[in-house]
Amino acid sequence: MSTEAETLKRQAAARALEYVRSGMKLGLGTGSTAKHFVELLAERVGEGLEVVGVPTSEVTRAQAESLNVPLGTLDEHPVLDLCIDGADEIGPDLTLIKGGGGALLREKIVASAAQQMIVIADASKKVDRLGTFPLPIEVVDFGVAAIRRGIDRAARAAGCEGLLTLRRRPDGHVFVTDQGHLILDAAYHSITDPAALAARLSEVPGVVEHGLFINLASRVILAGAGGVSVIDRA
Ligand SMILES: O=C(CO)[C@H](O)[C@H](O)COP(=O)(O)O
Repeated sequence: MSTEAETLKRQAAARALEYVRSGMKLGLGTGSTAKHFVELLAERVGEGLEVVGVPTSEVTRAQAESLNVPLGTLDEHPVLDLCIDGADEIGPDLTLIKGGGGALLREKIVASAAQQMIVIADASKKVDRLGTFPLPIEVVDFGVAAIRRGIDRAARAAGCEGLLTLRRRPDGHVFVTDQGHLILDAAYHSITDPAALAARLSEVPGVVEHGLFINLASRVILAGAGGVSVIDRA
């Protein structure tokens, strides 16, 4: 990723900090943009801001711990004030594709527990239609061939078709999520009805969660060449 893109992500993260108040319980997202947010949040904590973070992945937990951001669990804080996270694609109505970093399950649980979810991203993430980014689908490690067939059937019923690729780590080993599951990345290219696809996928036995986030993000902060813009869900 270019330095320019990193600068944009940091700008979006910095703007999100303006919505953080002392005393808040915060969901902390996962990914390179969320990483900038946690760094900036840690600076503010060092200056006296009092927050409790609930991380959406072990990677974010390790980062936040190393920067002395106070952390808690969702069991201790089942209602969060705000969740700040990145996204892989941001479509109309602020419907998202998430899970490029493999944390979609915890990200969705944490976002659902928050009174507000703010998405931070560089402007390239905004799309007119979701699906260019392969949709991550988290599945259990049992009967994956059968689960694939179930996903294919469900997707076809929602007007989508595409190759499912088992996610691997850069070293070639199968990618295993923090919850011990696998991820199938679905190359649907064009998702015309995200709500229909989400509903169908949720019915497939063995599918734990999918990366379509619908009605969760209430605000998106986008940083682009022309500056930072804030988009609220209608
Ligand atoms: O969903 C995610 C992780 O599971 C990330 O939010 C998403 O992949 C965006 O990451 P980045 O900020 O690195 O582009």
